[in-house]
Amino acid sequence: MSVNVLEAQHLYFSYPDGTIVLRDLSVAIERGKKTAILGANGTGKSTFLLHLIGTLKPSKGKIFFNQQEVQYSRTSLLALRSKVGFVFQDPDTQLFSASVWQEVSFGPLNLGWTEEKVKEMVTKALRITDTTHLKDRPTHSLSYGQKKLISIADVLAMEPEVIILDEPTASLDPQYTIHILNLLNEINKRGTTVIMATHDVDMAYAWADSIMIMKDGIIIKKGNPVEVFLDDELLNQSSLTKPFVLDIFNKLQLNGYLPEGITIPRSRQQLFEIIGRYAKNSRL
Ligand SMILES: Nc1ncnc2c1ncn2[C@@H]1O[C@H](COP(=O)(O)OP(=O)(O)OP(=O)(O)O)[C@@H](O)[C@H]1O
Repeated sequence: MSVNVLEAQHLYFSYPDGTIVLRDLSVAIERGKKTAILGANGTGKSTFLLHLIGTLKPSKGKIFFNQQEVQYSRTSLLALRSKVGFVFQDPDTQLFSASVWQEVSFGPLNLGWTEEKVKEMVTKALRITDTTHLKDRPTHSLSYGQKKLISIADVLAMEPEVIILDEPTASLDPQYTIHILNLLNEINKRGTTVIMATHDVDMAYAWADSIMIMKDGIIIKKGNPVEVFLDDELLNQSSLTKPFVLDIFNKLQLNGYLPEGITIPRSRQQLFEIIGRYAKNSRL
């Protein structure tokens, strides 16, 4: 099986009002990885992600899922969306059923699964997202963070190969952010490819295996987080800042407090351990 689960080839897209968004965008997304897409407001991240689930159809160009070109008939799209789940930025765009249980059952029921299988998958999705206690609640009564978790449960209940999230941690408090990121890591460990658009450079740097930078409707860079975020010119032209951990590490190295050639930290904890190690040595 190919390493790429999704691929976009030469995508062009304009909205009906004439706004040109995608301009010859080509990129491949690797299976089993955690990919973060970053870029300035309005650069086309959401528009691109909506192409990956066939909600938007390119004016020109092709999308491939598991090497098969995406088709736009009702049945093909239903099949695609059972394999590639999408979590909208605003949960109110996604949730429409009266109760949480009904909401999470909707996707699996739509796929024609037996009542028994639907029950099993909904139970599992609520357990994984830690929301079983909310199953009888009306969706409209949930807090924003709870709605976000139910939006993820919605998608998980169909056991997708890929889960795409548009700014999953925007407007969440730090606890909920950690909860959602742990959940996404757990889902990824079970073999699901996770793709997200985000503005949070610190989170993306620590979380992702692969970073894609989008500018003016194309992906201008794809690479591992260290490689991407060490490129100051790229960050400048994409209106992005350097992640805190990498910035401090860089400055400590430039000022001679840390030697060259040591492993670059990805988290605050790793940075703390490096500083601790060299601070201790310098006292000797
Ligand atoms: N339905 C629409 N009709 C017309 N223009 C649209 C529509 N949706 C988005 N756009 C425009 O397309 C461009 C790209 O928007 P998009 O939401 O894809 O960017 P984004 O990178 O996700 O932005 P943000 O980070 O602010 O969410 C913007 O200029 C936006 O105004």
